Amino acid sequence: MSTSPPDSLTTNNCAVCQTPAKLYCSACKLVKYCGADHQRQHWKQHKTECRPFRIAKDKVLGRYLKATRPIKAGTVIFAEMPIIVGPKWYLNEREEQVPVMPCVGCFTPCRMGAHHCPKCFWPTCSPNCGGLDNPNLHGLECSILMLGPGPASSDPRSLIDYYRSDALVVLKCLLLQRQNPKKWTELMDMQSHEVERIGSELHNDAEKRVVSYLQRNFLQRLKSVEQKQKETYLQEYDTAVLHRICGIIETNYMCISLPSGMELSGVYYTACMMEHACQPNCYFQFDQRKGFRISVIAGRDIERYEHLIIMYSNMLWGTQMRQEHLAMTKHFLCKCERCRDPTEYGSNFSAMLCMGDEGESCDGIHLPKDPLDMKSDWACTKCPIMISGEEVRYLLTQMTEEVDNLLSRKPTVKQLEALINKLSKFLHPHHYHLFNLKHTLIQLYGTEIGYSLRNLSDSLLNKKLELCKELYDICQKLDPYTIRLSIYVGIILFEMQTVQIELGKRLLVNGNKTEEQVATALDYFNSAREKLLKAAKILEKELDNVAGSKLSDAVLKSLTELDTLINNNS
Ligand SMILES: C[S@@+](CC[C@H](N)C(=O)[O-])C[C@H]1O[C@@H](n2cnc3c(N)ncnc32)[C@H](O)[C@@H]1O
Repeated sequence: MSTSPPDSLTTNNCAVCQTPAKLYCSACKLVKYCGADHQRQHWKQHKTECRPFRIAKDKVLGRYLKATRPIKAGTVIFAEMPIIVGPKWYLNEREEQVPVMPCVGCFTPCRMGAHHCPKCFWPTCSPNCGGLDNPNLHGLECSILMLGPGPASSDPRSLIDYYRSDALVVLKCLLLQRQNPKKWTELMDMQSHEVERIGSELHNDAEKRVVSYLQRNFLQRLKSVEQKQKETYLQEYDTAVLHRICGIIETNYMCISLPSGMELSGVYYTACMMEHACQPNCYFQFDQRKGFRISVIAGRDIERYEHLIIMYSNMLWGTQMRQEHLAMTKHFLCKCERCRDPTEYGSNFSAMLCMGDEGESCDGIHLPKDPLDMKSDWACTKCPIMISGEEVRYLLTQMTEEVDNLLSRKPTVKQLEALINKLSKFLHPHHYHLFNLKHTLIQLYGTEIGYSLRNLSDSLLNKKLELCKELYDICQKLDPYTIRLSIYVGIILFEMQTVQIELGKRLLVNGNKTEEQVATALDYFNSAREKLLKAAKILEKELDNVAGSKLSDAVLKSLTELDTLINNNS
């Protein structure tokens, strides 16, 4: 127990006898006691609530979580149930075009028009889906959806236009005021940035996509029913509250990837208080079987007083892209160590090559003079040449389009090599565009027809190995504890070991192999084994999603095959 005053305590009274108390639980600093006796007496109850962090507040960050004691890597810091879980908040272009959505009862992917809820006719996996009457699932919104006019026709476009699964998550939030007032109060207490959003692109998009859609199809009809029956079903459902909910979701939602490939959006009261930095110290997992309970886990050892940090953006974007994304969706300027460092922890992830003066190259690289200023000039590290922020932005926009275009349509080895060669004239070899392209290329060397491992020349095999090492080093710089890049690093390690096994096998094909050749082959195999063990460990935290569990299966299968190979040659 401690007597120094913590920053925030919920009450000043002893948790047992309610008399004024000065001592508090030194672990969580959230509960006070009049003395040691009452603390001991309270421990049986308090130990389940005693968390190694507290909620703190700051002018810039707003609320955030701060460790109250050291936390070991791998510790589950806390777990909590969601305020709401619903369909994905942002559908991508492809998802906008296909008549498939998560079943309103259980979130299994289902085709619109195949099966429907017998009451509201919204798409389900089957008319008997167990989630239809569950008040935490479809039971929440079914009676409101019943008021809707239904799709204009049964053609796919009309179905897609009417069954807006992304708007459903807002309706679910709205209905909490009736179904679960405690959760509604928690939701309304969350950061919404509603004022900053007014007039923004996201606000206009939410108006079209969600607010006017819900008003037009369901909420105006609800008003008529309420007026007719002289009864209030919902207290608040005007445009302002709908926009506020959109802001709360936008600012706080977490992406939940299901093994089926479906993505959902979840909002959690405490977990969503965690602040952002571009090198986080925590990660989280969701348990679908337990109602999408979230567990927040320490990704590395965390010291007392350190903030608990997650990452809201993409670790494999350059600083400008991350900054733009955070400013637009979360309304803040990230000033973390990575964002302030023009080299991004020495990775040169955004660096451009200096083109020199009149074609005369100086071997220098261009980095932003002030990475926190989007308009900053980019200076060369070796010569006095500068490029304006506008020029860099123009070049990168063109390149982003080209890279995204290629990667979205299953590129071939030849296409990837060609684009890498082209962009390498302008970008540092570790630039995020080249990282992305090379990461795809290492997976095709060894699998594409004509590029099977056995057919790769020694030089291509070694090129693949060098690329893997280069990408691994970049990941180590950006994410030294592999908190966010587990799948990327898992793939790199997996691809590396395929090369090492192949190199080892090539030494063994010769009928008259020497002892030295066998020993070298075994060195390759053992090194490959280390990579697989490392990958298996890293992927343990990704088993709740499709990509992670598939990759983990492949790693474990290779490990078994490799052990046989090693045994046969030892
Ligand atoms: C998911 S909420 C976090 C909880 C929020 N601070 C609150 O008080 O409810 C995200 C918001 O927190 C603030 N925030 C989070 N990380 C930040 C950071 N590194 N710098 C500045 N603001 C940050 C921003 O306002 C952001 O939109």
